[in-house]
Amino acid sequence: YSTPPPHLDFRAFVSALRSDNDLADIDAEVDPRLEVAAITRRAYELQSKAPLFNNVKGAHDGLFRILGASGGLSSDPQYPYRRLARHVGLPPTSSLGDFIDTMLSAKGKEPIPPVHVGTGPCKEHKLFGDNIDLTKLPAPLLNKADGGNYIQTMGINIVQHPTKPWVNWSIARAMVLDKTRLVGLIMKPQHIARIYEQWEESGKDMPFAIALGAPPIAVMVSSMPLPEGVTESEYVGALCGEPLELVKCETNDLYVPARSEIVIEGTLSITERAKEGPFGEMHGYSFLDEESVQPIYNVKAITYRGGNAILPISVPGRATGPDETHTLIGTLASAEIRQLLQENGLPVLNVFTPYETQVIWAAVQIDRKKLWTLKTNAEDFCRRIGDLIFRRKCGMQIHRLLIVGDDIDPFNFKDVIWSYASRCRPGMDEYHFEDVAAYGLVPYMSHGPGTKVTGGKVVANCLLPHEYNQEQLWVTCDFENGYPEEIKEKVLRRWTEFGL
Ligand SMILES: Cc1cc2c3c(c1C)C(C)(C)C[C@H]1C[C@@H](c4ccccc4)[C@]4(C(=O)NC(=O)N=C4N2C[C@H](O)[C@H](O)[C@H](O)COP(=O)(O)O)N31
Ligand SMILES: [K+]
Ligand SMILES: [Mn+2]
Repeated sequence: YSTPPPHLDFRAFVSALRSDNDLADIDAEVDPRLEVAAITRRAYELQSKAPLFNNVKGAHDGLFRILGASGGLSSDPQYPYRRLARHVGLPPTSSLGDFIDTMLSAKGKEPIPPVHVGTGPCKEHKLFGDNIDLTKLPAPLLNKADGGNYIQTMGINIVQHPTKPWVNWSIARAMVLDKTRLVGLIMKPQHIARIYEQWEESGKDMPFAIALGAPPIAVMVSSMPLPEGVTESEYVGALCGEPLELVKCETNDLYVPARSEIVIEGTLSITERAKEGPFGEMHGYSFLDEESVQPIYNVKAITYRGGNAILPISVPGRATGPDETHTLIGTLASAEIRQLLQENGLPVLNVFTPYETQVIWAAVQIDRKKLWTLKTNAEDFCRRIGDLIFRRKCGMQIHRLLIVGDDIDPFNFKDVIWSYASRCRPGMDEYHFEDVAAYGLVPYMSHGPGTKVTGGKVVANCLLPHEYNQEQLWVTCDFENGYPEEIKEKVLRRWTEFGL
């Protein structure tokens, strides 16, 4: 059969990175205990090629190779987003704006349900019963403070609502507990937690599947906070214009992408729990006193692709070079926030969570001419935006919104911080929200001075009062805006002649 495109087949995605010269094949033996993760973390921070560890110490019977930084910024300084573009079939020259536009392009389109096929690459090898020993797999230790080996950081957690036709795909971390069990974070208001609660009420353990090395576009949609009740695989179909091919699990009625590298399936217990974490998380901290007790995943089968299956991993941390918890979670929450604001008639051009703010802030770019027609003011406008975003799940992990004008590029942090620093008056231009759900993993919430699960949110108005009803009363003093076109053209034409 012909090889599918990179966004539909993880192995083709890896080959595409290799042909993009954006992959490093590491054939030397590397230790999954910290060494793999340290190399991956440094690869994010230096924006180097994605490391493919072809010779992981302790790998056996085709389990497994490891790919780090699948969603990191690419090593090509001119096109840093080409690795993200490869996930969704966009040209390598695409911008973050193109990526967000693409992820929203299926909104309003008819969902395209997946098709069920008899078998696929993920069925080439199967382990059951005593052949399952998770402690014998080279599951990586990602940070010296981690409480376990996190085998699940880039797979798709597949769960189905017990009574409604809703199959949710998301990414939720899980670490190896013992021979046949994992333990992982199940955190409200995430959909996996909402659906888990329904199983608790039904009194039955929740069937699960974790599809690792799944089609890259499916990983993207799994990381996207689509509305409650939306079956992610149908949104993937609408994005691609064709149904995704799924195969049935061996031990339950869930379906997984046929082309996945590794599938772990079983039931998530509604009674058994265990200590989970600490885990080096997306804000760059691993709190040593993290007392997370989470549900236990009982593993009933592992199936995997031949040719040495590849386990993708994410090593979250400081976004000095962003990792997938910034490039996926931040960017895809930005997409849903933009969608929500535009659907509610707000004059929003784009939204983005700057990596320099560890994707805890989001810049909301306003079309100022349209803003004038609302005949509004900073307080009403900012409160309206805060009420919309901070009371919805897609805004859960954002604690500061910056309302900026269309002269500001939300994807350029220097623009964003210039407008925040110079136009947002302390004590008058920030509107606080203490009665909204907080993102509990943000350090000033989990280990801060105040409440832990509510509040700590703010909307910062970065527009001067007159921008709400007229043209800006200033000339911006930079090369782009401070000089007439003919001067700029002359300067650019003679730049090399000046030897500058
Ligand atoms: C891309 C990505 C997303 C992640 C995560 C990770 C990576 C790489 C790792 C590395 C494992 C770190 C933790 C970080 C951790 C986390 C927890 C809460 C909020 C944000 C992150 C969590 C997680 O462990 N639990 C959780 O519930 N959601 C996570 N998301 C966000 C969700 O995938 C995202 O929110 C989706 O939209 C969910 O789908 P849904 O809308 O519910 O259908 N992980
Ligand atoms: K999702
Ligand atoms: Mn969902």
